[in-house]
Amino acid sequence: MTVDPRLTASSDPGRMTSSRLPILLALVFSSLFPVFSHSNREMWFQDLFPPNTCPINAKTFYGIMFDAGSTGTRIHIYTFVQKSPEILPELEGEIFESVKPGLSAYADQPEKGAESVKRLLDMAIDAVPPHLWKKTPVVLKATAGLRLLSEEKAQALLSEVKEVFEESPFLVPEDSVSIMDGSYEGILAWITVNFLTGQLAGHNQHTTGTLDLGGASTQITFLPRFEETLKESPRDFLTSFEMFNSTYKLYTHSYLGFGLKAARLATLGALNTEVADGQMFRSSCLPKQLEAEWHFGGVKYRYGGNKEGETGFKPCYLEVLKVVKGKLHQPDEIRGSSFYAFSYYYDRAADTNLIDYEQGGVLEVRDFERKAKEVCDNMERFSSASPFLCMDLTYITALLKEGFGFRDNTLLQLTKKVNNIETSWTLGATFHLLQSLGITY
Ligand SMILES: Nc1ncnc2c1ncn2[C@@H]1O[C@H](COP(=O)(O)OP(=O)(O)O)[C@@H](O)[C@H]1O
Ligand SMILES: [Ca+2]
Repeated sequence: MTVDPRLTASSDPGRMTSSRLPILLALVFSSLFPVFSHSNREMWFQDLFPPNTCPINAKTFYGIMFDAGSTGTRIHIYTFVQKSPEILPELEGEIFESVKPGLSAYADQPEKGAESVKRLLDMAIDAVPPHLWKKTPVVLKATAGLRLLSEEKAQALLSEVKEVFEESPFLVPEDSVSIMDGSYEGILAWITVNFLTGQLAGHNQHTTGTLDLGGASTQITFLPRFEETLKESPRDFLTSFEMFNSTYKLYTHSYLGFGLKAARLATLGALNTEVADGQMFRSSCLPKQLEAEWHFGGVKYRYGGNKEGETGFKPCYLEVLKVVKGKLHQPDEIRGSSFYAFSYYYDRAADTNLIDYEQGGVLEVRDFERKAKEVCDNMERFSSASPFLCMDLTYITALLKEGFGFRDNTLLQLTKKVNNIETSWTLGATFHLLQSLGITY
């Protein structure tokens, strides 16, 4: 796999999951980590254990990945188990925790931002046995929140985090704290999902495309089946990497400023503008009488409903349309395919009972539109929910239909976990991290 070494990690607080995916992961590892190939096995092995001291009992290894997202920081502590030297390792489980807000909210207090990372890292101190601390790599990858900050503020945050890492007992690789390139966010999430669903293990692959809707950016990634898609796509939307002795040419793009929260600001006309003191941003997507304040990316915004004017789905859709229409590339072949969708696609579908919060579910694009109409045309009925619910659902509808060009009946598989592992780019990033360090557990 030729993935850039800039990839990093994620975090979120509070629960432990555990699952075994031995066959699949054995395959995954064998192709991700060429050191496992037969001819290299001896070398790999000697690095870890001196001759004649190979363990008879199972060995456990860890990888720590932080996801510094725009709305929160999350830690994923992955556990890998190797039962015997001859058998490839298994992904045993994941410990996952998160804190809010994200690092970008500490743009002017980088030390406080780093403190939030430290609190999560302390969990890893409890989770990883002391004798393995030094062999356990810790990495943080920041996404769109930091991409939107000035270089100076982003760097100040990253260097404070690096200090926290250096003071920890874990293995701190070079470039362990960085801003991840958006295209890797898409690729790594695609790797995670298609690994976990077993689609990369055999030759009859039916890989699934992935849609991630973050706070500040959104990604679309799929494996094109048609020559036209390769020909018609902008060159920087296509990335090659090798896996399972195959070269995958993926279509992937990260749209900065098109995450759900950035889209709220864009709809309000407040994205990338100097906000004057006391300035009020109004929208037909908000409850008429609403007037409130909102903090995002370290900036305070005042927003409210159209007191005198129109509200409801129709005017709201027109407002939102201005944000997406003509701004995204529309590959023809995705119109009829089904996609895995997560992050805010999942959260908003669960908030409005389109899917079960724990189980997820399958939806059609038109289900989001139906729900958007229901919420926007009856805002008083949904007044206990977020005031942005109408705007969010309308944006998701417009993004899918007018942005990416999906059909009304395109199927979306909304999933938080597969086999009890979070469907996050962090697992793909951890595979890459272990590979790049030559830690081939
Ligand atoms: N590990 C995770 N598992 C499930 N949902 C996640 C995870 N990480 C982020 N999310 C979801 O991502 C969305 C927020 O995106 P975020 O990552 O903060 O922004 P961005 O990707 O734009 O930096 C929310 O819907 C949140 O629930
Ligand atoms: Ca994210």
